[in-house]
Formats: sequence, structure tokens, C-alpha cells
Amino acid sequence: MNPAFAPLTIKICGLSTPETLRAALDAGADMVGLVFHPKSPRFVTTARAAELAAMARGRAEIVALIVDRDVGETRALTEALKPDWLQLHGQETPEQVAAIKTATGLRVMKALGVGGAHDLAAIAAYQGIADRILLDAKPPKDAAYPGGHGRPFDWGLLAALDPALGFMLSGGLDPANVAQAIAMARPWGIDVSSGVESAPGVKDIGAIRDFVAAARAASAAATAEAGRT
Ligand SMILES: O=C(O)c1ccccc1N[C@@H]1O[C@H](COP(=O)(O)O)[C@@H](O)[C@H]1O
Repeated sequence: MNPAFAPLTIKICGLSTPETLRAALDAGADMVGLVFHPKSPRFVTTARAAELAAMARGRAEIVALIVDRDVGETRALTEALKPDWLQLHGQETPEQVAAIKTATGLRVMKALGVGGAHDLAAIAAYQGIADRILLDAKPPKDAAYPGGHGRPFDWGLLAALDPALGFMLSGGLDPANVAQAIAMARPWGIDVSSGVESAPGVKDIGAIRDFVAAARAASAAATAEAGRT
């Protein structure tokens, strides 16, 4: 499908309680993300994740977010949780992405940090291997974990990309800026964590609803605009 007319995929990441997960599902999120990186304020144990996944299954796609895990550990996690997707948010090489995909049989989203136009060159090495590329802001220097810092990057850089790429966009999105991000970047999907929180790791149900509503409205406007041009 022409990406300009594809429905926007909305992912709410870092959910860790039944109440906030339910809010994301009721708001109409397409994907829900569970963070398995121990240093993250959104970290969930496998037991808590299984409880949340049982609520989400059949209503939204379940994304397990991991950082530089080896193939054996990843396989054990996916056998226990049975997610729909893996989000690889570390320094995984194309070869490691391919090995994880083969070992788990799951769809894989590979996150790449963007700080300048030169960073977009890294995309090519993952095309045909990762099922989706996620373009995120780079973390602050010396950050304890590599994503989820609420920092946007220059979405104007993405105008240079082939529209057929169909990438996921994240980094500092929130209910107030998501419409502008969609209008500028025309992503296949969007991913948010900090922008729907009242403090790191504490999701805000009102902000989740506002974010999904703002994103759906902006996506409808972008689709109508593409139909006129
Ligand atoms: O959310 C986390 O804690 C996290 C930890 C380690 C790697 C990635 C993480 N989150 C991802 O980071 C981006 C941006 O999030 P934000 O909206 O700027 O807070 C997003 O893709 C999250 O899935």
C-alpha cells in the first residue's frame, strides 16, 4: 500500500500496570511495548509482562523491547512471553538482528539513533533483515539506558528518505507535537513513552488518550492532503 494512505500504526511503549495498559488498548493503540531492559524505569519482570500480555493479546500487537541481549536469552524470553514483535534498541549488528529473527521466528523492529543526516546511512544495512526500522533520537551522553529520554530530533532530516521505507518514528513525541511530527516526517508508525508520562516510568492515562486522539486526527489530515496532491 502507498505509505501515504496506509493507516498510522500507534505504539505506546513502557507500559507496566494493568490500568495504563487498559487505557492504551481502549484508546486504540495498535502496539503496546514492554521494556525488558533492567536499567529502564519502565522495566517489567517476565511475570508482570505475561500478565500484561494476556490482557493485550488479540487487541494490540505485543512488542518486547530488549537491548543487546544474546540469542539464547532472547529465545527464552520470547518462548515465555510469545510477543508479536521484538524491538532491538541497542547496538545490534545486522548479523545479530538476522540471528535473533531466525532463532525466534518473530518480526523484528531495529531502532537506530538519529542525530544528523549522516546517521540515516545506517538504515541500508538493516533493510531486508529487520521488518521495520525505528528512527529514534540519540540518548544523552552517559545515559544509563539507550532510549526513552523524551528527546526529539530534527524531523526535517527524514524528508530525504524514500517514502517506500515505511519507518516508525520515536523520540520526544507527545500529545502537543505529534501532529507536527506526522505532517513533517510522514511515518508509517509512531512510538511514544516519556511524552505520555507524569514522571519517568509513570504513565498518565489522560495523556495516552490525548496522544492517540491527536495522532489519529493528524494522520487523517495527512491522508486527505495526500489525496488532494
Ligand atoms: O522506554 C525505555 O525505558 C527504553 C529503554 C531502553 C531503550 C528504549 C526505550 N524506549 C524507547 O525509546 C524511544 C523513545 O522514547 P520517548 O518517547 O522519547 O521516551 C521509544 O522507541 C521507546 O520505545
